[in-house]
Amino acid sequence: MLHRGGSMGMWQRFVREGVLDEARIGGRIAESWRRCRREGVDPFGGSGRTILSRGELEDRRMARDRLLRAAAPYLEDLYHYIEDTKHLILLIDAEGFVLFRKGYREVARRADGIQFVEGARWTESEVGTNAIGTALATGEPIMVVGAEHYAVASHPWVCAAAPIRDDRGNLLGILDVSGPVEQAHPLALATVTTAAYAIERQFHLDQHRDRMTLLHMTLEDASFSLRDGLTAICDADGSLVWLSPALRRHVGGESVRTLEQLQETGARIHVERPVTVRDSGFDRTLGSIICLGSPDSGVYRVVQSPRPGVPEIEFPGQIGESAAFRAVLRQVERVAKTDVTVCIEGETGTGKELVARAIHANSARRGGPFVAVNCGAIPEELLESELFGYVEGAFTGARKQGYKGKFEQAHGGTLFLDEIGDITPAMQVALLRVLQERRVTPLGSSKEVSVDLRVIAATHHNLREQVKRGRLREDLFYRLYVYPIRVPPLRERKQDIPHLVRYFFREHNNEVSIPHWIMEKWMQYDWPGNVRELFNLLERAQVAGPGEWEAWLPDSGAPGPEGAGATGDPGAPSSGRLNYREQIQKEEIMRALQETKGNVRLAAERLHMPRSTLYRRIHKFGL
Ligand SMILES: Nc1ncnc2c1ncn2[C@@H]1O[C@H](COP(=O)(O)OP(=O)(O)OP(=O)(O)O)[C@@H](O)[C@H]1O
Repeated sequence: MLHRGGSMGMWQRFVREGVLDEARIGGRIAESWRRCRREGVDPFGGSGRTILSRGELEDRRMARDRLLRAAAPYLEDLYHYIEDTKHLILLIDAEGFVLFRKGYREVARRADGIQFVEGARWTESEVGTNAIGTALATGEPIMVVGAEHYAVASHPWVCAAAPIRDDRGNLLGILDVSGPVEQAHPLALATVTTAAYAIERQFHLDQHRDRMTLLHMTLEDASFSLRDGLTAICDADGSLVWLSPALRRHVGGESVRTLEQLQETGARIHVERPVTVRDSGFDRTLGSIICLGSPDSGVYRVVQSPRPGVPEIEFPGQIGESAAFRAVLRQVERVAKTDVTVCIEGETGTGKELVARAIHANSARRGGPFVAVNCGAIPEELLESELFGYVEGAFTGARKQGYKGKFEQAHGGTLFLDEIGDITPAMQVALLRVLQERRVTPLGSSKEVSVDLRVIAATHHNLREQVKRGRLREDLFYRLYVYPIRVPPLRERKQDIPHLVRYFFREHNNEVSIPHWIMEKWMQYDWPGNVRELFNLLERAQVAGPGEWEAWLPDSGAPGPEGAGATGDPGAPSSGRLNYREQIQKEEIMRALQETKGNVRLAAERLHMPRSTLYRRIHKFGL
């Protein structure tokens, strides 16, 4: 038991009168109290105020993946070591956000009470003097006991924290052990400092290994222009791993070890290409190839070497490097192991169907069918028979042998209900029944059929809003919204654009060197039609070919060279021979154009499709 800490009396005096007995309190604590007072921290508060949402926390963890991986075994060890001491172990990032918390359940409950939770920001300015915040502010290990904390919410606590740094001395985060003040132990600070040091060593080793992998992969796989040009390889932390001989000469033998130092020499960096490795299913950026000189001076073949080890997810598309999309795949990985209903939200063209397919392909139902239904594209009067099927003679015009509805077709597999936000009230009732009872009655039949399937729904609407507006039944919402996944729009993950472009050309067995200025334009553009719009543009631009760069620019408002056959609709029939789906598309477009008095921009918005697609379809249907 440790007897230390500012007495309540001293704290009260400081809070009321600003008077401090320097002889009775540690210098660091005294400085911290003054900082808190200057910053107007509420001494009578102290609960966590800034707390990240689940998604934000996931993104943050993903961005600090290397720290978490280096720390994981030590956190586990430390946990076993202190398991009986009624403490919590926490890992905090350099901005003060709690990334990880584990420990004694009763103490965790008390921590919850003051919002000392994963995702909370635990800095001095948020919650007053505390070991984490003060270690962040001073960069030194520290222990804070009882009333040494500046805010009352932490007075019942003791905490010891130590910083973790990278091999250049930059702060990566803080390791902390916290518990009830009665459990204070003099060795806590030594323990936490030793563990932080061990994590630091592990982090340095990983950093070194990644640099070596990066160097090896890049030099082995990049074209030789890399060696001849003004080029360098830099790791994800901005350290230069390799400089070409020409670049070495260019900087005049100055010792440049970081990207910033290189920039300080006056060199302008024109091209940055990420180098990624596949690591347990996710593309991880190890660093970039950077190139100085003319933007078009070199095109490098950048590799995506599969690392040994089987990826846990095989996603039927391009993963990219954004934390936002990887977070989606983490959710896919998690939910694929279960049979719960999934609701995928996202703008048109973001890849919702691909995500649904990935869930199916990674689930126990992968051997069964994946049946997709676009609820928005089937006319109301046909949706029921499409979904439920019918028996012979159910209605005039019914097929002779009857029709097995989508529910039955998906038996044993997954039913993907796209555009679920667009179904009619009558269909909502029918769907609710099936979801509850897992039985369907085909039209014209009196016999119920059991169906064993997983439902994945998708929508570009905000379903909660649809409920509020009375367009979606609340009971159906709760049936569908069991596990929501939001697929982010492309503008929120622009770093994926180069990867998607590469993917597109790989799929088309084509290799086009994109000039830097075109890539810049793509990065500046907002892509309202998301990945679909990007792929449509590439499809169109491929026809124009390299050199005709105007055709490679995003939607200029002009229809461009988009004819049937040159777009994503190979073999599209002329307007005279339309199939059922196309007939519906045509009618929807005509209606939207009539309602908007021929305004293509408004009609495209109403139809939730990129303007370029609408132009293409207008052309195709001869409207
Ligand atoms: N990550 C990705 N990798 C490869 N292709 C992708 C990716 N994301 C989307 N696409 C492509 O973009 C197009 C649109 O994707 P998809 O149909 O899955 O989107 P969606 O969100 O379901 O669209 P909508 O809401 O309009 O139905 C498809 O051609 C798909 O293959």
